[in-house]
Amino acid sequence: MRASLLQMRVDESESVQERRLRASALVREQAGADLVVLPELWTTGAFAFEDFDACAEPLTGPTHDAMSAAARDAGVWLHAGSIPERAGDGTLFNTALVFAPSGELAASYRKIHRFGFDRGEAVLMGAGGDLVTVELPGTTLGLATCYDLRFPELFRGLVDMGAQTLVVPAGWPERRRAHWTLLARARAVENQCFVLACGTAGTHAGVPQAGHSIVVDPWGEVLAEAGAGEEILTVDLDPARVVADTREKFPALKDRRLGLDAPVPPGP
Ligand SMILES: O=C(O)CCC(=O)C(=O)O
Repeated sequence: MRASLLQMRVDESESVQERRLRASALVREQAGADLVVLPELWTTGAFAFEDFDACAEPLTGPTHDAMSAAARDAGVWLHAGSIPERAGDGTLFNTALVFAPSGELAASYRKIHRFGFDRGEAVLMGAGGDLVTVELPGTTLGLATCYDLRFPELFRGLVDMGAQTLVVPAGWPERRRAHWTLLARARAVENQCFVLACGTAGTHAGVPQAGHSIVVDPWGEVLAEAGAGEEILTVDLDPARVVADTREKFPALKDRRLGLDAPVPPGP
């Protein structure tokens, strides 16, 4: 399986519409890949909180239409990163979209863990409540977005649903880049999965982005890692290795002790 991660630059030098056209062209250039991945909230920028409302769109809005056409033209599975989605009742969600090579929307995932504590996304957007997996030929994707990477129980839930390849679009800031690479490797090792984590380049809303999109194999080895700038990271993966090389030879997942989850503690 050939995967291409499109680590796009997201900054104020182009409009949302210009970036949408550029993303569409980049996806079309990936014809021949099996899976293409875009970052989190690449239309607005993950830290451009004040733009979320103005740039929000319905699930089947302009970004959906552009990405559907690009996936179909390229003949690829497309994880189109995420958009600020406006739901029917007006609530905003940080929603990831996955398209089949036919251009059909195969899945959507509303980010469960909102970032910002008492600011930004955490107060402007609603929280998703559903774990989402997507069946591809040869592998099952498990979907998570950016800050979700810090919550291992979400990924364990995805593994229980059959996930073998974890896809994490992000707008991760440079100042916590060390956490990004460490957590991507941890999620790969503990879940015996591939991790495809696609971030953004550039600076938006005054927040320099980490870039450093990364592909990790189920043994924790880094197969490819981008630099800080705009970059396309292309890597060939053998999804069969999840089971044959890792889960059967080192069956740690079978030693889980279920029922040991601690109760959720009260807030401070
Ligand atoms: O967890 C972090 O350090 C960054 C998370 C983030 O930027 C996001 O979820 O948008």
